Amino acid sequence: MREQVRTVGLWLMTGLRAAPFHSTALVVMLCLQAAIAPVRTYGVKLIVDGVGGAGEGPIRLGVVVILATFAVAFAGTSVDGYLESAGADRVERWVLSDILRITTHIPGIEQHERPDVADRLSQLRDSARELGWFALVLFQLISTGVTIVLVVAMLSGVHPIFAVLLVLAFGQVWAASLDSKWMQDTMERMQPYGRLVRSLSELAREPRAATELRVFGLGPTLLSRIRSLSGTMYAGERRAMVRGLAVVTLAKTIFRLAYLGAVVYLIVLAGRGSASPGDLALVVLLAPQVDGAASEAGDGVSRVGVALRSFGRYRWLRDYASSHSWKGGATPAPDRVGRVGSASDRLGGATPAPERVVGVGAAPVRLVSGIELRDLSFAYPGTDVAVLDSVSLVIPAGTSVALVGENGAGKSTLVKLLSRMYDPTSGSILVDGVPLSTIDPVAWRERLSAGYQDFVKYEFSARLVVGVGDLARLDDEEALKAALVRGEALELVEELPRGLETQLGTRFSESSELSGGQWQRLALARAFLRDRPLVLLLDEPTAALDPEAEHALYERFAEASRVAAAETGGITVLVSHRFSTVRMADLIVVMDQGRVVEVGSHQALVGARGRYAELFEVQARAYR
Ligand SMILES: Nc1ncnc2c1ncn2[C@@H]1O[C@H](COP(=O)(O)OP(=O)(O)OP(=O)(O)O)[C@@H](O)[C@H]1O
Repeated sequence: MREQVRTVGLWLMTGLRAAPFHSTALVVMLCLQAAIAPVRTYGVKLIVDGVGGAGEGPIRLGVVVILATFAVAFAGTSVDGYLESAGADRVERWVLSDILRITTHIPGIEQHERPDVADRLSQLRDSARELGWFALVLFQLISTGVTIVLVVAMLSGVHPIFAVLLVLAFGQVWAASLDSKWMQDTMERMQPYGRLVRSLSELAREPRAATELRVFGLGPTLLSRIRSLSGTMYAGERRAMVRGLAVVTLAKTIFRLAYLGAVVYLIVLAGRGSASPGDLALVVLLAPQVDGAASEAGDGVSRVGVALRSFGRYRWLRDYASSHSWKGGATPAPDRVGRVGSASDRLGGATPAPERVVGVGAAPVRLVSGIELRDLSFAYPGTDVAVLDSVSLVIPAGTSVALVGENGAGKSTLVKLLSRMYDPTSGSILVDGVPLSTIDPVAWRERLSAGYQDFVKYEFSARLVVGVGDLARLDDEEALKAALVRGEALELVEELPRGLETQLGTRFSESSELSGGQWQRLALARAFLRDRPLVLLLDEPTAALDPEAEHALYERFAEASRVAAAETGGITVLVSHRFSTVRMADLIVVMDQGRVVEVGSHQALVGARGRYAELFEVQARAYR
């Protein structure tokens, strides 16, 4: 119950914060309109009683009452539609941008990698429009409630037996809420099918998949899979719909029969002279209103049920974000200072500084002793497989480290932990002896830079594609040029029609598309833009480059990293399957099934004739 109250609280607060004027005006209009039908009927009763001998007073009052209801109805029809849709638009936009704000401010990436979390997030995004109708749904229900209470109070004045109808009206409402619950449960159960259908449909539209789909002749298979999954989804939904319809129809039938019985009883009373002609007119005119209001209340309750679920998810996301905010930990050490990245509005608006995680330590400005992994184990959330198992390793300040090992050995996972996308399940990462878990993740990431194999192809101008590596240096021509040179991308940018200002990608008519390797060079330049990062993470960042470019890149990079290492004690962590590159690293770490099996320099490891020597020999043989 407490949970429901919190959800309703969030619902009301969101509506009032996102659209205060529209919400309030709509409430007033809906409450006034709720009273129209019963009040107008009462006006008719006054006129009928007046004509029946009660005098002119009731007739005059009846006319005034009826005219007033017409005035309210006219005002309502003129502004209601606008208030509803403008208010809903505002709430929808508010909620969608809040969802984005919350998800991008969660420091870790668990929410992007767990399917159950992804499901909830997509349900929430899909229902943002429903959340937008909050004022309408809630207050329509209130107004229908007002109508029912007024109508039943008037009927009870005629005869107390009509009060029974109130109970039966609740029966209708209960049936509608059951119907809604069954439908919502079914839709939640069908969510994984929906996710699959969406992902397959996107695949069918995705330009990058077009060639492969044709080569393997996958189009018809994809289509039939989408059809069969959609069929399963719709069959489930249809079953829930039929069940709901049956129970709602039953409740409606009971209500209508009871109402009919009550009207017949009143006619009998009128025949005996125990009821006035006005009473009879009142009951006959109110009959459709009671029925309509009870059905409307049923619809309202089911829509409120849907909205409450949606707001429940919204509240869940807010709770999830605060439980994953990594707040708490050590107080900042006085000699450790963090740097706040400056904002830029080149992404289409002022960019706010990242939200600080309060109560945690700032990142160091230089490394003195280095990074130590102490008995570190890790399983991805929602799984119990140890992807990293009791890893202990010391990376001295100023060194370059290469992680090698077979597919699935845990190299990329270790890179994710170093950039604190996740915290270890047990054990710790110490930065100059300070646990990484006590350092503000935002400040820590400002001291990192990274290049990945599956880099993002930002469809921006070339300047921005590189500049997002450090927005503060977006207009620093020298820094951009140096990064382009280190990423082996200067020539490529100079050949673009508008140089750094060229729009890249395929989405715009003026844009230039690049090859995979060219995109990767820009991604590397992006990684090199940040000034003297403490940790540079390179996870197979040259997989799409030709060997000549790769070799030139690493030679230049090794030189630059030696200078940076001397200045800040910076560490470079490189993941690669190419041993010609790996051998340049000061320290090579061989991983196997989540464990570190060998550590040493290239010479030492080749001399030790262990796993590394074996892997190196296999690759070297292939080139002989
Ligand atoms: N998001 C995830 N959720 C659950 N398990 C994951 C996730 N990402 C990776 N894994 C699992 O963790 C293990 C290690 O994966 P990881 O990507 O770290 O290996 P890797 O050594 O980088 O491999 P490769 O050389 O192929 O890139 C694999 O068994 C993989 O299935």
